[in-house]
Amino acid sequence: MSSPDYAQELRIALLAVQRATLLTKTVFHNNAKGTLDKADASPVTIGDFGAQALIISALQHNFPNDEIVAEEEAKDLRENERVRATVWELVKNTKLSDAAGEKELGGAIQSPEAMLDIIDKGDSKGGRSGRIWAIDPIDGTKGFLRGGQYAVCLALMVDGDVKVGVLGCPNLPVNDSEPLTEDIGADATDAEGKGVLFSAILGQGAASRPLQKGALADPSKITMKPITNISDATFCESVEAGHSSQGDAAAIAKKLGITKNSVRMDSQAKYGSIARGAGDLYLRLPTSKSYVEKIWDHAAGDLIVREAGGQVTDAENKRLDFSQGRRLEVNKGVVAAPKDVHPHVIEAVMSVLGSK
Ligand SMILES: Nc1ncnc2c1ncn2[C@@H]1O[C@H](COP(=O)(O)OS(=O)(=O)O)[C@@H](OP(=O)(O)O)[C@H]1O
Ligand SMILES: [Mg+2]
Ligand SMILES: [Mg+2]
Ligand SMILES: [Mg+2]
Repeated sequence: MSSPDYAQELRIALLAVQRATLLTKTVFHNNAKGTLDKADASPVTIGDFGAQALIISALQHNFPNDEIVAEEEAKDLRENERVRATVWELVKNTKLSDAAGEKELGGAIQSPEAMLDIIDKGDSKGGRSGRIWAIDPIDGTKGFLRGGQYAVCLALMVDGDVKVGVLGCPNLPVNDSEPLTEDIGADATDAEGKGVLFSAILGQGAASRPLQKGALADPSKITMKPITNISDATFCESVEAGHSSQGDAAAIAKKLGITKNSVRMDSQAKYGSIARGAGDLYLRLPTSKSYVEKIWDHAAGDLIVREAGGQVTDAENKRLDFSQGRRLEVNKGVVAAPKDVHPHVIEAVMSVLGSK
């Protein structure tokens, strides 16, 4: 099934992300997060596995012919009965409170074995042709573990171009005009309500709405904040120093005359925050290690920021190219800013990185 205006794709993506965030919230508010170390030494939790299972199940029900690129695989769950059982409990018990919405997503997964097979359906190689969904079931798993920001991320690419993007950010304020903070605040989060869903369709603008337990809330249009003086800008960057060169970001900020401290937050919550004008710039500068970014870490955020009036490129001013497979093979870093100031920011980025 498909629609030329992507309205149905957006609706299913919003409901699927909303349902998956309910599962992640349950885990976030539990002490035991069932953390395992992956082969690359990064963490994965029962929340990541469970959210991926629920999202893929919803996509398969609605768009059975589409391909899926998802971050996680079921291998570790197949080998660990205890963790598998915990994920299954979560998946089995997570439902939208709205019966019609739950039905639209295809309802419950039938068995633990079916759940493992569903998780492994996210193994597409990606690429430049056809309809491919990109899923990051929990982006910012380290933030999720330390009680910070995280995001449930879903995007649809068609022939390598992102058409639909959704970000569920359970620990960001619902209010688009609330100022950015690094701490999520004692009352910013709960196991059910709160949090925000960002979304965009290519050519149709970007929106936010409160995350709910059941039916979708009404959307509000979001736009980036106009910047009259770049030195007043607030920039967002990663928490993990290994993910982005914070020394380079500081030098670039200095060059732009920015004196405010950066706001460090995990996950694509950074893209959502600048898209609604709570921050202005997102700098993710290549580190010395030869890390290649993954498409699921950027696809939804890239579209949401561009549809809110921004420009997103890499550090060499190239648009992010999602047609290269599971990774952004031809890009280095990310520079996101309102469209009119982006050239100015890139100039500073190139001057600082070029002089190294
Ligand atoms: N070395 C290195 N360099 C750059 N990026 C890396 C690196 N290692 C991991 N990752 C990816 O970073 C994703 C989280 O990005 P964040 O911006 O949230 O980072 S941070 O936690 O705020 O520092 C994180 O996404 P999740 O695994 O979904 O959490 C990783 O895909
Ligand atoms: Mg990620
Ligand atoms: Mg992840
Ligand atoms: Mg990860």
